[in-house]
Amino acid sequence: METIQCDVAVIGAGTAGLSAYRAARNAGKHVVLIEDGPHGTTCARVGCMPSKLLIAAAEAAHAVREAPGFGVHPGELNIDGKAVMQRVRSERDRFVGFVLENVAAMPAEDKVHGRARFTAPDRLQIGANLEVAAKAVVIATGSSPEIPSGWAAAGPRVISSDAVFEWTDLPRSVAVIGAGVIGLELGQALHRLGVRVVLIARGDSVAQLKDPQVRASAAQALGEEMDIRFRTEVAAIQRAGDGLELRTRGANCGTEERVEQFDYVLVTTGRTPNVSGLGLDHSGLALDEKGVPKFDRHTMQCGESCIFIAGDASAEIPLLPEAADQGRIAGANAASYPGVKRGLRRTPLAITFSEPQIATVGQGYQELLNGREHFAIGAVSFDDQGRSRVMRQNKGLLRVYGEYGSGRFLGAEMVGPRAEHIGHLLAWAHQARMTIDQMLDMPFYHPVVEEGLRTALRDLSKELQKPPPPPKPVPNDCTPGC
Ligand SMILES: Cc1cc2nc3c(=O)[nH]c(=O)nc-3n(C[C@H](O)[C@H](O)[C@H](O)COP(=O)(O)OP(=O)(O)OC[C@H]3O[C@@H](n4cnc5c(N)ncnc54)[C@H](O)[C@@H]3O)c2cc1C
Ligand SMILES: NC(=O)c1ccc[n+]([C@@H]2O[C@H](COP(=O)([O-])OP(=O)(O)OC[C@H]3O[C@@H](n4cnc5c(N)ncnc54)[C@H](O)[C@@H]3O)[C@@H](O)[C@H]2O)c1
Repeated sequence: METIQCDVAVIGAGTAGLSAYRAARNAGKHVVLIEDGPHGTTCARVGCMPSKLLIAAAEAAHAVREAPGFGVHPGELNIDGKAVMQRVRSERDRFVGFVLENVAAMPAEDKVHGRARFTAPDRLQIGANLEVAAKAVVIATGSSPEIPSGWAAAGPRVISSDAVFEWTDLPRSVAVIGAGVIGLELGQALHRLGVRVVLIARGDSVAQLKDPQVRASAAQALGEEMDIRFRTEVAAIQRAGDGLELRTRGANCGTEERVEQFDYVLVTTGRTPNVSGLGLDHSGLALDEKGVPKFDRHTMQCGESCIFIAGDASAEIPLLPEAADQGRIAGANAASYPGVKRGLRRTPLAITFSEPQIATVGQGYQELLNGREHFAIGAVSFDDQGRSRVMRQNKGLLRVYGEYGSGRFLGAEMVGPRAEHIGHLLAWAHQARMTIDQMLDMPFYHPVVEEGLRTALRDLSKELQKPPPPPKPVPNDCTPGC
């Protein structure tokens, strides 16, 4: 058995792991980066980048279809599925190539290939003949798509998003199960690229939205374009010739089943943190109900131990910018362990690249309700917003939340045009702890979609002048059965 001694061991060379590696190395420590799979990161290989490449092709097709609405007639739309997928894969490979170049430039003695598992809080086993003894460890093992075993039994055409980016051509039909962020982004993109798509949503939820009014607006706008079936359950998936037979049941249809054939069923029902095979029972850590070590979100330290966690493995906010921030904090604190410092956690910002786009900023509607805070709401519909109408993108709703008394901006949920940019403006205002009046003092050009934001802020400012509603009744714990 060979033993490598180091200051910090990082498990996983994704965005979070690479960020942790750099932070610990910048602190002058000997860091070992352990990776089990191919290098390149989830983001570049099967995540952010290839999905946005597919969406970019879909937007091009959509623009051609929409052109006649402006009096522009580009002729018959011809989508070359092979060329679409070729560009997705070759540009994806380019992004992966940059990561590979960075990894190749690291000193060879810093890199270990293999699957790590804890044998003690400060000791990792990699394969049969190697162990790493470290003063501190960062868990940055990412997450994986999950396909329920009953569905997977129908064969290899029941796929996760990973498989989409290996296609060499576009299929004729895909059923997408789950209207979360991945289902919506990939489902709409495939639909726009001429694939027959049905999106099955178990409930009413749309991407990360929690505000019922914004959610309803998103459901309407997206449902006008594509076949989204809300409150629909999957009853069964079976092989049927070269494809699949999908049986679904709508909530209001009793036991009646709808039976349809598809080339693929794409399962986008969520991702699971990669922590189950880590031997956490030897780590001495307290785990939450998902089996993820409990940690402090400001230091990324697990309890008082020498173990830190970062990225999707933490199951906190599975987004790339969060993985990078968490990795940086975890790496720096692992390097200085037992001394740890609170790192910068930014205002929450999440964007879904559907059209209309979806953005959530700061405290969401449900979080504010749960917190029993006194908050006022301002809103704007984009249906008649000037610039949005000019672009024929006049759909959606923005709701902004503000605090009575302080007038502080608390958060927002939005579906509408340019939400990725409005989301950033709002996130910056939130992190700067601005009030609604301070935000209204900022410049707004004309004619821009941001004028819609100003309307929502003015509406919120007026609401904040009114007396706050009476406090919500506190549930009476003395009620029998409580
Ligand atoms: C389709 C899709 C689209 C997305 N789009 C966006 C987007 O537009 N914007 C955004 O912000 N986020 C997006 N995300 C989310 C984003 O990709 C992730 O949040 C981010 O990549 C997570 O990084 P990570 O470092 O935690 O994990 P990863 O990059 O997955 O790295 C984890 C690494 O750990 C390795 N590993 C696991 N277990 C072990 C072990 N025991 N031993 C050794 N190595 C191990 C794995 O092989 C892997 O390389 C998307 C995700 C998907 C799937
Ligand atoms: N643009 C982005 O930033 C981006 C893009 C893609 C992914 N991501 C990240 O990846 C994470 C994972 O994405 P995801 O879409 O897999 O998960 P998700 O949690 O966003 O959505 C899963 C959806 O599947 C539904 N669902 C669960 N079980 C179901 C069932 N049996 N039948 C029908 N529906 C079911 C859930 O209700 C939910 O709406 C996201 O939370 C996000 O953080 C981000």
